[in-house]
Amino acid sequence: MTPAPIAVALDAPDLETAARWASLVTPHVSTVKVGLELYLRYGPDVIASVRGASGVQVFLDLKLHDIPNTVAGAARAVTRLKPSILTVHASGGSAMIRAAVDAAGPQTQIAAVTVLTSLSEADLAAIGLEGRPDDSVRRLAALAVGAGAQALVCSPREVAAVRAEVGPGITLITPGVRPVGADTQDQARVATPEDALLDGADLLVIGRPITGSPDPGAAAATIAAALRKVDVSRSAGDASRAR
Ligand SMILES: O=c1ccn([C@@H]2O[C@H](COP(=O)(O)O)[C@@H](O)[C@H]2O)c(=O)[nH]1
Repeated sequence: MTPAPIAVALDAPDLETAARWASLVTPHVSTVKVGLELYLRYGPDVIASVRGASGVQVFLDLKLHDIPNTVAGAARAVTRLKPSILTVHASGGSAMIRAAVDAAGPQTQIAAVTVLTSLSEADLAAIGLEGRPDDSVRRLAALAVGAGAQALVCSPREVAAVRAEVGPGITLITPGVRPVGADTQDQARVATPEDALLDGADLLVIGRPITGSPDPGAAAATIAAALRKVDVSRSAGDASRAR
């Protein structure tokens, strides 16, 4: 069975737990995601540990954000680990995103994080970004794609608008995914896995709803099975879908 387009966020306190989660979920999902917690604690070795023998794709979510020369150096340093995806913050600007794209090897897609899914409209206003989150997300998405980003991170609430803005061919990645009834925790802009897929997401980032389960393998299998039932011909990219 083809693994579901899910990146499981391995936000674990230790390497053993992360490797165990990875081995439990990899039969069901395409990707595992290593973030700051694990990478800062264990460094590059963590990639081989979670990749294991399965050959699952590894998404390195470091959200680089610095001057272009520094981001280029960091991207060069980590792309030797061959992550399939590496994140930078879109708000770092065009030159920074371009520097990351140029420095990354051909096997690594640079994904630009538009607006963190933990931020609400009120949070955005407090940092000077007035208006609906969609407006900031679409503006940053267009800027990042113009600078060469091959992938974008946004919430599932904006994914249809982002697809309309950037067209096909750009990988859209959505954290902030919660099955019906699941606790939203610190996520502000959320939607269900089914809606994220229907609205045009290519890869769903899901962490605690899977890793917080007593059986992460079963939780991943349940979400993967639900996604297989989604009729993607009704997706946002399909003009025949009533919206
Ligand atoms: O805007 C963003 C960008 C990245 N993330 C990361 O995704 C996961 C989400 O984990 P959950 O447990 O499903 O909330 C986490 O690793 C974040 O660092 C994000 O949430 N939002």
